Amino acid sequence: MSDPILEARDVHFGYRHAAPVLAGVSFAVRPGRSMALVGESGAGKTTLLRLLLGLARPGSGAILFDGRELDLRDRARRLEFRRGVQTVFQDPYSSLDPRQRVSRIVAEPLRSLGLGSAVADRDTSRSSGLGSAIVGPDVSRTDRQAEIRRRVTAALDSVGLPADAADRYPHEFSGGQRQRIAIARAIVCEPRVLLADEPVSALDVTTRVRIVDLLAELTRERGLTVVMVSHDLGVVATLCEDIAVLERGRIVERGAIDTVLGSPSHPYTRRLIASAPRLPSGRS
Ligand SMILES: Nc1ncnc2c1ncn2[C@@H]1O[C@H](COP(=O)(O)OP(=O)(O)OP(=O)(O)O)[C@@H](O)[C@H]1O
Repeated sequence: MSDPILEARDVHFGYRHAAPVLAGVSFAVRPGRSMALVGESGAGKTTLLRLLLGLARPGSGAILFDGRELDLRDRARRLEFRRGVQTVFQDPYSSLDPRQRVSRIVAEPLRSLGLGSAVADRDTSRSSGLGSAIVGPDVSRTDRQAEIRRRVTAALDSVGLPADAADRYPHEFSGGQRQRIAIARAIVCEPRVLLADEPVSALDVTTRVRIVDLLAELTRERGLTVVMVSHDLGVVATLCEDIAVLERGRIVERGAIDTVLGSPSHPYTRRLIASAPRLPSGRS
């Protein structure tokens, strides 16, 4: 079995002057296997995602990326992590800067990672939909911009948006289209892991299905690993192979999603399933 790409080891965490939020959380996410984090409101799912992203540090225990403890103070490690792990958030209305054109928004990870060093050398060892041009440090600014443009167009195409979307602003798009833009931004630098916090819960039901289908297709085609927080057991059953059930900061059950949702062993999981709007019908 391959080594975990992301791991939580006995993680404890509490916000300042508040009760503990996470108590002894452990799990491992293996490459290409997607995991859902589920639990009632306040269980600690978003907090856990923040720790996995390095936005907060565990009080004790550790988060590991590629087998090493996450340490974003080191610039090289930070770049490596940002290149490997991208995010999609719940609200496509607030997660996109309204003053920037879509081209700029989607290109942001390429720019912040420094296209030409971090991104290009990896392209030599991968063949993907985003092409394989090598852009070294001595490549001209014009060539760099052309390369960024090319990657942005390819990412927009991957999420089903036309190339001319690049020249428009977020307010010109529907909620579902905005979430596609957010997903294009997340995949433009070809990450290995996507951390998604309720990525479809702000969308209407029809749009939700389309975005779930898109995420499923992208994970399949790119071998992406997804760690997803969701209230919707139908969504997680469609997208994820594994599940961890969080109750008041503790994982009470985890395992293969079909097993956990098919025959839950913990009363809390049974309650979650019973309170779901409809039972998941299995993976499609
Ligand atoms: N910045 C903060 N400061 C203090 N307490 C916080 C902060 N953020 C979250 N909490 C508390 O931590 C606990 C877990 O919150 P968290 O947002 O991680 O839960 P969640 O499972 O994601 O909930 P939801 O599904 O409603 O988003 C809650 O009791 C919440 O009130």
